Amino acid sequence: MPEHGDPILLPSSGLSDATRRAEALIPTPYGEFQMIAYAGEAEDYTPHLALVHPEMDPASDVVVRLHSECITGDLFGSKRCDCGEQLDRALRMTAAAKGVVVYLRQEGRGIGIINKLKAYQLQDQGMDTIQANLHLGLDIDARHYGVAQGILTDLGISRIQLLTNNPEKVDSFGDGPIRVVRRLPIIVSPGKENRNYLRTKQLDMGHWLK
Ligand SMILES: Nc1nc2c(ncn2[C@@H]2O[C@H](COP(=O)(O)OP(=O)(O)OP(=O)(O)O)[C@@H](O)[C@H]2O)c(=O)[nH]1
Ligand SMILES: [Zn+2]
Repeated sequence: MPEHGDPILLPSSGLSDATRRAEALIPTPYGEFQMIAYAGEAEDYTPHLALVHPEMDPASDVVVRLHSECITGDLFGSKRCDCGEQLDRALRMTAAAKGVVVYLRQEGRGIGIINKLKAYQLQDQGMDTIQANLHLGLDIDARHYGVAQGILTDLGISRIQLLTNNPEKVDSFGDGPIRVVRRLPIIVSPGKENRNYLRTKQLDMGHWLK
């Protein structure tokens, strides 16, 4: 089990002074996870969260999910996207494999919930998820994953099996301290509400989806 460490430096994250701020054991329907909150000293409301299986072995090829916040899908079960189902599957898989879910506070691919709701409104008028962000003058994807690498390093992890369909998440590890030894797909079957969203991810964002 990781121990409460000294302040750590997290590279290129927007949270350069993020530290372990608090942690506790959380019993969930999937099993127990140690929840560790990482944030800068002045940040109390949106810490990144690591959910670590109590028997996670940092010397193994740890099964890891980097999950970006989606309050609509993760919390309220919105069917506009695949996030809620992916989180459910990720928690199930990491519970079984003694792995880690890193819950990154990058709502709406980093544009925040207010902008995401505005983007949804534009999507209801016919735009796709990319066009809507651009129409609002925002990045298609404003996420950075340096903070996730810092968190995994803090947990003593150096080799991971990454649960994702997103090539950018794999590429973000580059030549850094964490090696992605395997990619594990995490594919949700499309429904009528998220079909277009998934098609844009596949065709325009290069996600590995069938
Ligand atoms: N801007 C915007 N963000 C969205 C939309 N739908 C979902 N999101 C956000 O997209 C992000 C999805 O994150 P993840 O599930 O971690 O990652 P991913 O890029 O889909 O890649 P995977 O690892 O393959 O799941 C979340 O932050 C959602 O809030 C949308 O229509 N517009
Ligand atoms: Zn979502």
